[in-house]
Amino acid sequence: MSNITVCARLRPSSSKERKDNGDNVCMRRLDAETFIFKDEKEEDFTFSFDKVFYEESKQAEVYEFLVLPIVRDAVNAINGTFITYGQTGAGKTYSMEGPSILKCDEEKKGILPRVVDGLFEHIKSLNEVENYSIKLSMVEIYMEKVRDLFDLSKDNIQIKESKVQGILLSGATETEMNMASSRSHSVYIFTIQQEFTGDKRMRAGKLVLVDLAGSEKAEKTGAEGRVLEEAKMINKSLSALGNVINALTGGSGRGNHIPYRDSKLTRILQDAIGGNSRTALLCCCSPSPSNASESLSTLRFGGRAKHIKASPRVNFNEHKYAKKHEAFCPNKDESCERILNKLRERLDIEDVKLLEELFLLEGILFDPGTVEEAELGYEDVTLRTISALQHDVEALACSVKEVEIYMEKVRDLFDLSKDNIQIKESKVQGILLSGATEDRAGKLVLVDLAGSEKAEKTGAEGRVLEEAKMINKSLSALGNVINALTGGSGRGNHIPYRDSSLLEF
Ligand SMILES: Nc1ncnc2c1ncn2[C@@H]1O[C@H](COP(=O)(O)OP(=O)(O)OP(=O)(O)O)[C@@H](O)[C@H]1O
Repeated sequence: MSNITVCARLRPSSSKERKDNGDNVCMRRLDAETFIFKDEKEEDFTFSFDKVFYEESKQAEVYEFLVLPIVRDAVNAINGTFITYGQTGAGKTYSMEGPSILKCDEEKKGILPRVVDGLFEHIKSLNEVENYSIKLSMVEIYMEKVRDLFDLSKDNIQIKESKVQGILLSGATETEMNMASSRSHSVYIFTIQQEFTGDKRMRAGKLVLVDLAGSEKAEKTGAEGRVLEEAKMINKSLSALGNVINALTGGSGRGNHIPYRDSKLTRILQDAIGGNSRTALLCCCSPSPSNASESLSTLRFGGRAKHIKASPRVNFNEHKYAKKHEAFCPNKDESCERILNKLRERLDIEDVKLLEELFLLEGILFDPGTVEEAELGYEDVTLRTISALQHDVEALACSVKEVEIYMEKVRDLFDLSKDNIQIKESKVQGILLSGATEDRAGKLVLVDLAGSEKAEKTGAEGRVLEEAKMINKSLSALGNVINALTGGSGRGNHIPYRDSSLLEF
């Protein structure tokens, strides 16, 4: 069992705050973890966190203490979440993005760009990883709607849950690498997948960064109309987050029920807070006495969150990320069912039931209990099939097809029985050698040409003369193509690739 890491960050006073209050602030530093907070009624409260980042603290310190361990975990396939919480203007976005996400100096850059660097750095340091992918989705939750920040036309993304992938944002744009409104929650989801050398096992981790909307009370904003509606909606989802935290810390009195479904925010965070996740919370506060009541409620929120118990585990599920070929094998359920059937013949019914239960628990067998589950199961299989296809296409694009072109026939050197391979052209994959054996390597075609001596000079006869003529024919076709490519053919734009099998390939 491991606790959530909770820190407080007290930003420097703004020029307005300094003008209004001089040097007067509502916190008194005790040490690196503890400070005394003075509320509006001059009452003192002592707050202790895993660490307190005072006004002089650097962005790198926040990243290294709170986020770097989560980055390392995510690379090791343990889900992680980092959340910034606090009232408007408290420093959430400054911590998450830096003064500007687009352009900012190295020292001031925020958590988000540091996470991108950190993920690549860590993954590259793992020798045993052969292939990996890092994908990023960015969404905002505004008025209880999830909007894709990479594609603003997707303004009502559905949240789904899958046994294989956990919480999913259906259709959200993912990119291998916009500005959100401060009245919305911004959510950045990194998905890290790795394939190991040797046994080709796959594992995946998810890292979620959440820059929450301002936590100030709706009635205090003095807002009206739409702005008031926005503030109410933000408060509703933040109080849903509070309730989830309360329930996770055992304070809900509702047994084991954690009310993740009460808001879009908590639903997205379902597999990222508590449970199978490491969580870090940064409570951002203004040091100004004029914001004391909001700062107090932020610090209390952090104090409650400190008690969340999480039990992170590695997403190294033999079902989800087992050996590459198994992971994408849609027949796995069938195989398990066949084994169970055989066991039914030999074991008594209770033992088979226990095994069935074990298979379900381990996610080896899929239980289509409800229509929703069945749909998600179907979606899982579809997604796995799509990934398998993408994987195959990538492998195909990275293949060296070692072939011999003999007497204008293309022969597979890995499988000599394939002695007349057809050359095809696909819009997606370009030129293909239909059915040729593939061996994965680089994206490089090496051609070792046959000898270029003139047929008649070889003094050959019969079949050997035929061979020499054919070689000369394909070599002179190669010469013509080179000639045409360099503009010397006099036949306009036509490049005579089809004049020989060598060139078609
Ligand atoms: N640690 C810091 N050091 C220097 N400036 C800071 C720091 N934290 C915040 N600021 C500045 O304070 C101002 C408000 O910060 P920021 O925009 O991050 O607030 P926020 O909590 O994200 O507000 P909102 O909820 O409206 O998005 C910005 O001008 C920011 O540059």
